[in-house]
Amino acid sequence: MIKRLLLFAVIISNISVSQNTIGTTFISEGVYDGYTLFTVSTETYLINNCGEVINQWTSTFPPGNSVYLLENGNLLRAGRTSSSDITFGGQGGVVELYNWDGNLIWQYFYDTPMMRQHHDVYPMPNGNILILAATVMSNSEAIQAGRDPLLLTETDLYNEQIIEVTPLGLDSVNIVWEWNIKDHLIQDFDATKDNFGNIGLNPNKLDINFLNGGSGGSNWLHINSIQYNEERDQIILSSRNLSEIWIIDHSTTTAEAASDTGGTYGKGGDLLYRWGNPEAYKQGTNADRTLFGQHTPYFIPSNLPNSGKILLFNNGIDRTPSYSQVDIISPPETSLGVYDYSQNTKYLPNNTDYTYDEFTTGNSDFFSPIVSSARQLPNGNILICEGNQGHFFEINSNEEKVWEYVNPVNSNNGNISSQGDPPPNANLTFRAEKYPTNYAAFDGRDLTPGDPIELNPDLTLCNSLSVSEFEIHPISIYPNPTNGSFKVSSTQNINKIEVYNILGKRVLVSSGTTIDLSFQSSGVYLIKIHSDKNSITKKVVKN
Ligand SMILES: O=[N+]([O-])c1ccc(OS(=O)(=O)O)cc1
Repeated sequence: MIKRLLLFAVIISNISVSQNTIGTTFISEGVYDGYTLFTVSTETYLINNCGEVINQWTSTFPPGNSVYLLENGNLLRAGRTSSSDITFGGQGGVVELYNWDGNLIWQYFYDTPMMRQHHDVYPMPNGNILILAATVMSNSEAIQAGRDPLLLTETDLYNEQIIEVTPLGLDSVNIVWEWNIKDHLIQDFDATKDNFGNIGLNPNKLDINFLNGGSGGSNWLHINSIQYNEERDQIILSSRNLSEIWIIDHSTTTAEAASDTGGTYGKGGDLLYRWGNPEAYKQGTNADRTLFGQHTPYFIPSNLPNSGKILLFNNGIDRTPSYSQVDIISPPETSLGVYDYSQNTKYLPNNTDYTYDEFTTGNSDFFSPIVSSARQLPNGNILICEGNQGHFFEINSNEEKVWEYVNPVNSNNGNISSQGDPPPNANLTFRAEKYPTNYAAFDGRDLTPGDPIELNPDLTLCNSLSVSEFEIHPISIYPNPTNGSFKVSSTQNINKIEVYNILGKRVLVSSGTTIDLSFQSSGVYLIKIHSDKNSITKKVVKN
């Protein structure tokens, strides 16, 4: 028995290649070859898969909240000013551009008592920048727009606004386009006020009295993301408080964006599509919700797997039990950007095309109530940022974790932990982005890795992985899960395959690459694959 346990321990130590507590805590063959970007405290880091710093930018502001590396090597980042106006989680106020060398080249404050950037910005293909902001409506304006006065519990109400700016000089802009949700409201509360109409028959407009169980505070919508899709010329927004995503037209003029006519899709700035909570437009109940405080919905770009579908991080707050998932959905389109909709119904689809969660596997650890992101990677992997815990991980198309990283920087005070220590007690990270090594921003740059972020780093296991497991790359196991047999293929010569059951007992050894498990019971098996030079352990599920 002891022998058996020892053998199992050896196998397990082969697959969990690192004892690290922070930084890169797991890495295996199949991790996407790219650089990960994230911002915490005043710093923005670009790291390789070993957690070594490739580049770093320093701002005077904490995140406010998103950050992007542009193709020209510049960094676009929102920062949080110390303003005491328009305050809620995700507040920002300043948008900055840094060059590759870390110099601040442009800084724009959208931060007055009446308006404040928050959460997201987005770099447009033409060099313009979309900025998400909350602007103040007085309670009397809100009542004139049809808000039930009993549903106003603070001194004002926030309109959500998107402006598109062309950066000018060092600190100014031309505002070239603008959209405001307050121009697209509906209400059935007071026929003497503006926007009176039938909510269920006007899903392109937002019911100003639907609070999704909220209390009527100023921050009733809490938009946390704006992502642009160039092919459709549309923007996807995410309302955390309503648990809805919305799509709007960006082809409009500012005047059309304030109306419900005009633009490529003929609806002005009205909602072209919405999904997540049909109760918001009286086409369902709370039981019909599919989203729970989601983040970062975006159209997967055309050159990637799942292109044209929407990927998002579905946080899973407001349901019992709480657990997060990553969803991919396909809004039905009659033509590109025109969403199929039948009057007096909810928007489709009913089901996701793909969902990753850990709840259905009996492990409900995967949960971030706030922030977070998921991004499709070119090789089929998905990079997930479980943001509340500063935990990033990459899954492959078999939903195996191929990389895990724990942000070692304290998001409250910027303190950096030492390798071996527990993760900082706060290491909240809004999003993680990953850029391919051939991304244009890296052309002609010095990409020599520096030290990892964490103090007292330990790269032993990452280094040993890069000379052992990567040598056998690429390796594939198909089908997995299997009903009986599966095939192992690799660019390297495979000379032996051993199969262990979950108790560490070797149940099979073969010199061939097709393995038959039909006489074995259902469950998880560990497959040790030997090449001339080394070996690698993989997991196979027998149904
Ligand atoms: O604490 N924050 O930094 C924070 C909190 C909430 C938040 O809003 S959310 O919609 O992204 O969860 C953003 C940032």
